[in-house]
Amino acid sequence: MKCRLPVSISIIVLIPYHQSVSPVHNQSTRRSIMGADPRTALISDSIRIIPDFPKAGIMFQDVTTILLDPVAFKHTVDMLHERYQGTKIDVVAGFEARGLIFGAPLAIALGCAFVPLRKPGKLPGDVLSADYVTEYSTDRIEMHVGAVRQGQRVLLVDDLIATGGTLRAGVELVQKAGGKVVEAACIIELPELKGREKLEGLPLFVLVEKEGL
Ligand SMILES: O=P(O)(O)OC[C@H]1O[C@H](OP(=O)(O)OP(=O)(O)O)[C@H](O)[C@@H]1O
Ligand SMILES: Nc1ncnc2[nH]cnc12
Repeated sequence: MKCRLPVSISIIVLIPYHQSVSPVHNQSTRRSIMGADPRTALISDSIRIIPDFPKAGIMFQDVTTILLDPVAFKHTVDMLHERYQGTKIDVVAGFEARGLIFGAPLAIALGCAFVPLRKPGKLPGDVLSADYVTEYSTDRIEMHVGAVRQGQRVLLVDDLIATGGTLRAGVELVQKAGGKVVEAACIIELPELKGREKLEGLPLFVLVEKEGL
């Protein structure tokens, strides 16, 4: 059964720049939008921010601290599952490295295939590839030939959208394979970097927005 997705909703959870830097977790300096799902507060608070990693000027959003809290990790996967259950998704495709962590349990919950999109030279079979530029690197992403088949409906999953270069390259890969990207889902959006614009109208679902610069 095909169901239409609701209009993409971003739940805005902002952390003031100077208060978001914490050696462990961000404490409750964020402002939640009225009516937002309370789980997003825990998820947002459990993201650690490391300034000047991997380069000076980058406020690195570290999702490994979500994984240290099983409740926050579960909320993250549950909220994505709730968004897509009832939608026809054949494949969840997750980006190396951090999109693999959230994409794989989501695919299990949805009962669909999981396809890893990997950095160059990591996949052993024949690959399709696409080049892209991120906030701090130039890279290539690869997918096994045959992993996505003609006409399949694909959900792209990553931890974060910054410039949108990575997700755009994922769309290119899926299209090369003859699949259709239904939506992209990320835990975090850095809206200042305007990554959404690079997606050219592809729906994007995010759980939290952060100030990234
Ligand atoms: O929207 P963009 O500007 O393309 O940036 C987003 C991408 O950057 C990060 O990955 P990174 O390239 O650091 O790879 P890693 O997860 O392997 O560290 C992040 O996990 C996204 O995949
Ligand atoms: N600020 C950031 N934090 C974590 N991952 C990123 N990928 C691109 N920009 C990033």
